[in-house]
Amino acid sequence: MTTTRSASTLSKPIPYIYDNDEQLAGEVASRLLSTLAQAQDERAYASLVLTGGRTGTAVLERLRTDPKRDFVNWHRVNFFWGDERFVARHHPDRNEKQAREALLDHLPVDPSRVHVMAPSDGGFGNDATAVANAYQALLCAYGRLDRTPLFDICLLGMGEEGHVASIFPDSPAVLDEQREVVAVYNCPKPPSTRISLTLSAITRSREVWLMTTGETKASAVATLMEEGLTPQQLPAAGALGSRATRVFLDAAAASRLSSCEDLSASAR
Ligand SMILES: O=C1O[C@H](COP(=O)(O)O)[C@@H](O)[C@H](O)[C@H]1O
Repeated sequence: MTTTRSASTLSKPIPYIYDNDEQLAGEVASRLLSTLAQAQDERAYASLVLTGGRTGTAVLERLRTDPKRDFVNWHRVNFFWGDERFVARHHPDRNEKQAREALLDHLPVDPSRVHVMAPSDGGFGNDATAVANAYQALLCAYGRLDRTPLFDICLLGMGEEGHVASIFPDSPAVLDEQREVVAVYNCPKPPSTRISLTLSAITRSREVWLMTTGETKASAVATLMEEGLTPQQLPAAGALGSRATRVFLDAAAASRLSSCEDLSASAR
């Protein structure tokens, strides 16, 4: 359908460093509300890609209780997922379940604008490739003839080895420039089958927000920000937005950045 945008037309990652994960969650939630409200001012509807994982879910929880939450018309937000663990609908690992419990169940969203990747006990049964194909078709229809950017904001977490969504280093998915959505098999992190946006789809975002916390992520963060690896080596390196790429870190995740102290000013 499309190919990954050249890195030269995309925005370089800007780090934002917070004292701890709680501060990060509060600040990112607040910025998210402002950015969604601004998108609705400009285009009536906003589109947001949700992520699973600890940090992403903490941000969604903070968003729910932020006093600015009513600045956003939730009925006019299109929700998508960056990836999904291919498990049954009510399985606790499911990213959809976590996002619903943290946020969506508490907001006046339009259910027809909540675009989930089907579970393993859904309409496509245990066929992850069919689920990926259906989500690809959904994005294609939503994108109306290759509209770019497709998403206002794409939220992402990051794994210790630099995976984003369910795109793992040196996997077939990281090389896929033709599809927007893929089934990912034999993942190194359980569950082993997942559905994921590709880097081609992620780069169709105005803004990519990568959020990660904790000492275990510090090495991948330093590699991302300072070593210039390819997306094949470190998928997070290919997760760039057209207008901005923001990397939200707590002090522990930022602790191996060589210029950590100077950079913390960018969070103020
Ligand atoms: O499995 C996944 O992990 C990543 C990172 O999660 P975290 O708990 O380490 O923050 C997440 O971004 C992804 O959506 C999820 O499927």
